[in-house]
Amino acid sequence: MEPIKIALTKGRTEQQVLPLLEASGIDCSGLRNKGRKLIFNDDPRYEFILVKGPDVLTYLNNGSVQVGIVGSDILDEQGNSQYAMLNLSVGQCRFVLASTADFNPQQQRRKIIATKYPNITKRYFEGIGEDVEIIKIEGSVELSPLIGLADAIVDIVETGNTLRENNLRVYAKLQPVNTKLVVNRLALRQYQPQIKTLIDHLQTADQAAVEKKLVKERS
Ligand SMILES: Nc1ncnc2c1ncn2[C@@H]1O[C@H](COP(=O)(O)OP(=O)(O)OP(=O)(O)O)[C@@H](O)[C@H]1O
Ligand SMILES: O=P(O)(O)OC[C@H]1O[C@H](OP(=O)(O)OP(=O)(O)O)[C@H](O)[C@@H]1O
Repeated sequence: MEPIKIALTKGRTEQQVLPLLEASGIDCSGLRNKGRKLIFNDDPRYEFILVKGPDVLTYLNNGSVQVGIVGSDILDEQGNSQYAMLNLSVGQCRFVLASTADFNPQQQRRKIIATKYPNITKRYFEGIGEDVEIIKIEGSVELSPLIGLADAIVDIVETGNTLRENNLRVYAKLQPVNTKLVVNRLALRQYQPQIKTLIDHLQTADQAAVEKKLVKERS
């Protein structure tokens, strides 16, 4: 039988999902010691490809892969949340509106907002009936209000360390983020039993990891 192709987001998502894949009984030995390789088929049931987050949906929508593992930040930004089949407990963080201590959310002048996520930012400000100028940047977003590029930022916060260390504060909390498993609709029909098995095993592994963490926190 053909292996199910899974596009896994490189970086943080890959690091956090790897233990769950292993706990699901999937051989991830290649992914553990990957070097510069991008395709892994140590487990004959699955073929993993490592891609950038936004590209997960490109491969998935095109049918090149059947399954994707990606952050909800990217699904929300690309407007593709309808494909999500499983919520994982990893990759949890939140979008916030943040700026310097002297930022005035009621300022009269049209605000300039810097972000890696222009669509999420646009939707947020449209939702509160405010017209803003959005500047798309690719990283180190926290710099922009400090250097005078923007009045405020919309970005992801996890521990809050980056905001704290750059003397920024949160002015509004937007939607939460977590890692999701997404499936190509056509593939769902063609590979239903295999995809269901994958989802069941991952869900069980994720629940066990959550419980283990809770027990550790309580002790
Ligand atoms: N603290 C965090 N900051 C950003 N993303 C996080 C955080 N915690 C979990 N995530 C999740 O991990 C993904 C980001 O992973 P990563 O930081 O490796 O990539 P990136 O910063 O988007 O890409 P790159 O650094 O390669 O430009 C996000 O899509 C999000 O779902
Ligand atoms: O609340 P924290 O735990 O500090 O995490 C949040 C930071 O992590 C992300 O940046 P990333 O490390 O992906 O770097 P980037 O600036 O290159 O996007 C995000 O954009 C914040 O800057």
